[in-house]
Amino acid sequence: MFRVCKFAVKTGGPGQMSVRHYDIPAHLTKIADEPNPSFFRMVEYFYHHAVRVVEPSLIEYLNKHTHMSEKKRLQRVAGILKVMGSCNSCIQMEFPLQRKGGDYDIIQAYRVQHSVHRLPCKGGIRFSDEVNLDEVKALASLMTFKCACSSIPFGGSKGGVAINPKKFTVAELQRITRRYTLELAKKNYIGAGIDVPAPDFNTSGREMSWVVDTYIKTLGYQDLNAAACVTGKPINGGGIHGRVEATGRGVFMTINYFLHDDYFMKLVEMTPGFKGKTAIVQGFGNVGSFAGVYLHQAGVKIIGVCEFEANIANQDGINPNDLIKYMASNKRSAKGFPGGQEVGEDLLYQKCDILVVAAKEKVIRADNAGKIQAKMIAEGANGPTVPSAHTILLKKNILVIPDLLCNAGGVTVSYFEFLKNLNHVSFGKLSIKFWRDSNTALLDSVEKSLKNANVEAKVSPTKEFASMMSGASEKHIVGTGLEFSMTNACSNVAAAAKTHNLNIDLRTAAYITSIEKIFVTYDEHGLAF
Ligand SMILES: NC(=O)C1=CN([C@@H]2O[C@H](COP(=O)(O)OP(=O)(O)OC[C@H]3O[C@@H](n4cnc5c(N)ncnc54)[C@H](O)[C@@H]3O)[C@@H](O)[C@H]2O)C=CC1
Ligand SMILES: O=C(O)CCC(=O)C(=O)O
Repeated sequence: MFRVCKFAVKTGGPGQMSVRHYDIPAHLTKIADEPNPSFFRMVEYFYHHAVRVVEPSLIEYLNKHTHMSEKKRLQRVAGILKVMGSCNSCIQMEFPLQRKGGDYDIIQAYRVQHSVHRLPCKGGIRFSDEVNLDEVKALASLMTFKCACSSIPFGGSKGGVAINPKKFTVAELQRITRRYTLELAKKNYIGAGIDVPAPDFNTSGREMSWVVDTYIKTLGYQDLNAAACVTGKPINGGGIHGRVEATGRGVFMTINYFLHDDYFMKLVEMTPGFKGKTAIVQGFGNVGSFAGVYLHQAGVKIIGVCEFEANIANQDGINPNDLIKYMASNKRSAKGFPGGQEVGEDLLYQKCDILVVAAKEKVIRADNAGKIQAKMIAEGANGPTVPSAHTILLKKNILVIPDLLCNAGGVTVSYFEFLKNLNHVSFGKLSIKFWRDSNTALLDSVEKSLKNANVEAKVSPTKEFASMMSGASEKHIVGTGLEFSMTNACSNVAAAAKTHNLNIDLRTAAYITSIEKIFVTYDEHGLAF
């Protein structure tokens, strides 16, 4: 759809020729070197950095509007890029919570809708005492670019509640979640066609159950599609098989893709394939633990896990399944895990092939990026690398699979759950009997045909065919759908990196693929009334 414009775009009136260069907005120019930039400014910076590369081809794309003057076309490109980079709306709320002991706390919470070019908006809810408006805006904008990068037809949003859940009882957490949902509903910030939350840092199916229940019992009680107001729900409450592991599984799929891509492996001087590879995982929660499980299954040795309360190392390999069980029985702490030795924070900088960062934002900065010895970094977390560190990692020739591509598995399977809720039936359910009967009839038919040709044989299905005779199960459809989507997104990003001569800069390439798609939507739909 987009051709790469190899030449600087010439502008100006007849006879005047001036060369255009896209300027990164003035308020962002220092972000490239800031040791600890604002998270939202960071995402803005990466966006504008990619716009610098892709703007000429966007201008050329609009040449199809032959009815417009060149000036109007340039204004339209600039307008779309401004809208795409800005946050549509935010709500900030404060509400009281009566604590177990009788005292009152005021809880601060947020929801940000970054882009409404497609509806509903989509993005998780985070519980953390570090939550603030800047963080939620950054996470919402990442959702916009993430959904577009994987061709998931949602706008981008995110929510956050500024609490440390470890300091609240389960009953208190339930009251906070329900009140937060009620505030979202009152302000029209939740609903199947409006904005659909999901789990994120420190939230899971449990909180999503409280969200859907509160919504259905209040504003959504007459809405047939009310269950689609949130995803990441437990199966019994309308969830889908595979959402819990989806983000970590998607992280694994992106590693799998690039580890088998000869072009990129050659650039970073790695031998293709999983054989003999080692990995270190930072953050062993939902995303990191499942990424670890799939890497382990593929034969990668997990030689380190960096966690909040303990860093665990084992050169012979940590079994991620054992660590998951251990942490579940040890108040989510890795401390005391018998399958490895507790070591210092320097574990993050030890030699390994793959570093999975799956904890939180801004963990790779200019002051520590130089120490990283991994050859490949998979950004399971949102925003783990600040711009100054991004440049250092490129110079060190480390292949970084950027967040908006790497951790898109979660929202992809959330999309499948959303569709399941709108369909009011699970995938494959209606056709199970038909496929079983029809495949049984096929086997009978082959057996009868052989008999008619005087060949006595019992035709029975192979083990593989037997497992597929009833058609695809929901689990199968989710797994293959996720793989198709992640592989497609990786191949689009890889192609953009090559087309725009970006070498190993997959982050800029990923933003470019997103910008191009969102640009077309704005161009087709219009951007202002
Ligand atoms: N849950 C999901 O589906 C998705 C999550 N993400 C992102 O992945 C990251 C992790 O999210 P989840 O796994 O859902 O959260 P989680 O709450 O399940 O796990 C986070 C883990 O990181 C650990 N951790 C926190 N700070 C740490 C630090 N400084 N060093 C080492 N470990 C630390 C925690 O102890 C916890 O075990 C976040 O950035 C989130 O936004 C991205 C896409 C989807
Ligand atoms: O599953 C979803 O809808 C969103 C997950 C999320 O918050 C994220 O990808 O950062």
